[in-house]
Amino acid sequence: MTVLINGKLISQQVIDETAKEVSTFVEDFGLAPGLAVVLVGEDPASQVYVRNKVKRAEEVGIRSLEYKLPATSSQEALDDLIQTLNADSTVHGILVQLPLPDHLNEEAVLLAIDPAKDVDGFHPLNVGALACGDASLVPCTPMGCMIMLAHVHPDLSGKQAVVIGRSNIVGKPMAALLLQANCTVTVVHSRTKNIESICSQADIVVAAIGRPEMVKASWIKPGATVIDVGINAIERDGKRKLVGDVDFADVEPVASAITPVPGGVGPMTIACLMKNTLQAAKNQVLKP
Ligand SMILES: NC(=O)C1=CN([C@@H]2O[C@H](COP(=O)(O)OP(=O)(O)OC[C@H]3O[C@@H](n4cnc5c(N)ncnc54)[C@H](OP(=O)(O)O)[C@@H]3O)[C@@H](O)[C@H]2O)C=CC1
Ligand SMILES: Nc1nc(=O)c2c([nH]1)NC[C@@H]1CN(c3ccc(C(=O)N[C@@H](CCC(=O)O)C(=O)O)cc3)C=[N+]21
Ligand SMILES: [Mg+2]
Repeated sequence: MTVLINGKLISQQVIDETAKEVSTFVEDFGLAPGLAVVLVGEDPASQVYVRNKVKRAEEVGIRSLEYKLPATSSQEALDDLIQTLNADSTVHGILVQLPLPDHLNEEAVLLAIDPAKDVDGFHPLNVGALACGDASLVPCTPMGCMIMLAHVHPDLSGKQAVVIGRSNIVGKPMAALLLQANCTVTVVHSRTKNIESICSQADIVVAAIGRPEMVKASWIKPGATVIDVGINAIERDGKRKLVGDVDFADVEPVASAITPVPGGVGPMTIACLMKNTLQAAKNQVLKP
């Protein structure tokens, strides 16, 4: 029997825990943690995520502010907004929804965010801290994957883990966290040769590719754990559908545990964003 790692359920546990801690924070400090979400342009997928974030924030007692800038916004307008948010002591977390429109410089924007408010963990200072193993703000998606993994592997030590994808948002920080948990980590990507045979030796496969249903049963060692980060909108039988980077129907019988899409990593990402916002607020109130 394959275990379905239920992201909806586990994320609700994280949300409930965070909500409790938020109310303690409010009692102790007399203000709610504040999260600012910045969305540039009208990308429909981004709008869905932003809506979910705002909804969840309300649920845990985090004050959320939504900033929508037109797709044609200048770098200066975005920088100005970030400086204003950096200076606002009631804003503890800042998230700029990625990707940005092409004319904007993503790197410059991430550098402009106060590292103490960087709830995505994308600022170079926080990336460095993660690499050193002492990060306070860990990227939300990899953190969510680790929480899910802990449910099926209380001890990850010595496991062979393969991460498919090497983006700054998912693949690289995921590999860093698995390494910190004493896994033997291999990262594969678009230039990797024999990707299937490398994956098929892994105890744990994390797929963060952005290719609908690319990972097949033949890639997976019988009994392995599969974490599917992919979120791909496809059309099947004339209907719009959300699928992962893993061919779920094919892989599920082979794996010992697997995350579904939707209802897997996605909700965990949002729950971890709430956790990070609380963490950032604590850090700022305790050592401003
Ligand atoms: N559930 C959630 O909360 C989140 C989900 N996502 C989803 O996760 C997926 C990955 O996102 P992200 O990391 O941002 O994507 P990127 O496009 O930034 O990175 C994709 C990675 O996959 C690699 N890759 C692409 N094609 C292949 C291939 N054919 N074979 C092997 N490797 C390949 C790329 O290699 P190379 O570096 O060589 O180009 C790259 O490293 C997407 O579906 C995205 O929507 C993302 C963030 C959060
Ligand atoms: N600065 C930044 N930080 C991010 O964390 C970030 C980002 N930019 N850009 C885009 C990606 C993607 N991402 C998701 C978050 C939640 C779901 C999610 O809630 N998914 C639900 C359902 C989604 C739906 O119904 O469409 C699920 O999988 O069950 C998915 C994807 C965060 N990202
Ligand atoms: Mg750009």
